[in-house]
Amino acid sequence: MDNCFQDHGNNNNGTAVISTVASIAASAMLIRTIVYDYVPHEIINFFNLKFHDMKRFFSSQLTIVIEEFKGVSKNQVYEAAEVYLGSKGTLSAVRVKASKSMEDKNLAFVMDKNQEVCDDYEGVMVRWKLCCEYVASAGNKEHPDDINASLKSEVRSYELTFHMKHRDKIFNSYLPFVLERAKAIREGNMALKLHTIDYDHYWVGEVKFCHPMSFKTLAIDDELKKEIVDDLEKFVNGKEFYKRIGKAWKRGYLLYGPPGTGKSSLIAAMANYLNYDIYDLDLTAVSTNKDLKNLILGMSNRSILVMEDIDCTIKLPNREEEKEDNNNNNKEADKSEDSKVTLSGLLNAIDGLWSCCGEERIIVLTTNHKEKLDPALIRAGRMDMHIHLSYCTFSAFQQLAFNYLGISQHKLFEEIQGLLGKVQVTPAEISGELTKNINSKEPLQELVRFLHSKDMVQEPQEISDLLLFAVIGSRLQELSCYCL
Ligand SMILES: Nc1ncnc2c1ncn2[C@@H]1O[C@H](COP(=O)(O)OP(=O)(O)OP(=O)(O)O)[C@@H](O)[C@H]1O
Ligand SMILES: [Mg+2]
Repeated sequence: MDNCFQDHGNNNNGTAVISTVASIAASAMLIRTIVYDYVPHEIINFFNLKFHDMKRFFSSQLTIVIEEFKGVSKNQVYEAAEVYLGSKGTLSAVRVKASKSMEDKNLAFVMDKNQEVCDDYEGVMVRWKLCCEYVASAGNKEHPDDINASLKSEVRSYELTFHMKHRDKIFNSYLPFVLERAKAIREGNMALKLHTIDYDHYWVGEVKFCHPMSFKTLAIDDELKKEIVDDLEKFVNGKEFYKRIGKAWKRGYLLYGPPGTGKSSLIAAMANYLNYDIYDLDLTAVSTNKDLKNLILGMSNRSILVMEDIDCTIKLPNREEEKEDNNNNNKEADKSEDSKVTLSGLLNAIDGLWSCCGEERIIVLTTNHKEKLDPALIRAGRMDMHIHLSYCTFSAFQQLAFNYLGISQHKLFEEIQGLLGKVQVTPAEISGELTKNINSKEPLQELVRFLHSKDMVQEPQEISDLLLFAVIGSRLQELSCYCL
């Protein structure tokens, strides 16, 4: 009985509390309506402002609001935050949106509305929130709550909240970092492009560059491969270093070696590794130094300028000849300076002052005949690394066997290793053979046969060389006898 009474008493108390809360809420609503209806807006705004000031006085947090639009154009900070947080959001937000266009290489993620993501920047914790508000569009003032009426009435902004004491760090360091990271993410996600020049000497095409060669599949000696990759890594991470030593942030590579040893393949692997666009410059299509200068100025950062077969694309008068020209007839020389691409023009293009207008640029020259090039063109500082790509070694062959046949070991490897020590064969030839015999039962046996046949062709050459030496030797002996 007692319990029964007690329960009854509890129920009564509960009901009383609920009705009190309800009446307080109703009164508050009533007061709010009266205030908003009868008190002038200026006075309400004044008190709102004072209230916010008080809140700020007692709060240790600071919030930056980054709106989607700045006037009619998109706010770049908002766009950068969207990209940057997309990559973070996949880790910590509960809802993210995924998208991919035809041009994108990877999926792109964007935080969904009203989601929060925390970020740790050098030990400083910040909180990002994507806020969405629906405001009545011009033609929809009467039904401000009807959110389906127009999608344009959605107003988005990011709120970035952090402790006040980190204010300077966030403004001066974190936000610029977000902008830069977003740029790198965007560039990394975009498909690479191959730029070529048209008849008017402008970069055109922007053809999608989708060469599948990578450092994984490139068949060159492991040590050389590692050296190249390390050099590229040092270069891309060297922004501060280049600034400190006062050098333009660019690097030149000279690739030389016989045809079919992988010079163009290495360029493709570099572009894919760095995510850089390629600017393929055919010097025969450029008529003047001025055009060359404009083309270089028209390149974007984070790109590779390629000049293939530099020794034969154009007959570059060397600097001595140029000087002679100048001495003979200064005026004529000045005119010719403007009317054709000269070696000095090219050297200026590579490291003259105006080539420093961009950053993070790589220049690659390729040639089959390094000895034909003017030393000024390939000196240290212009072509920082000279890479010799030569005939197929056994380790390069192993890579090709893995690429084409998916094997890392075989009973014929030993014989092939011996043959590769004797025969000059290019990776292109080996690739050709393996492609040809890919469906045969014994593709490596076919390759061994091919290498033997090459050995037979190359041996007579060596024999004829020996015979020549023997003939010269016996003639010399005859001559010495004659003299005596
Ligand atoms: N080192 C290599 N690794 C993998 N494949 C290679 C290599 N070298 C050549 N190949 C194969 O041979 C083909 C031709 O090679 P590539 O065009 O890179 O040679 P190259 O040195 O640029 O020749 P060229 O001097 O004639 O321009 C490539 O498409 C590739 O299939
Ligand atoms: Mg090539």
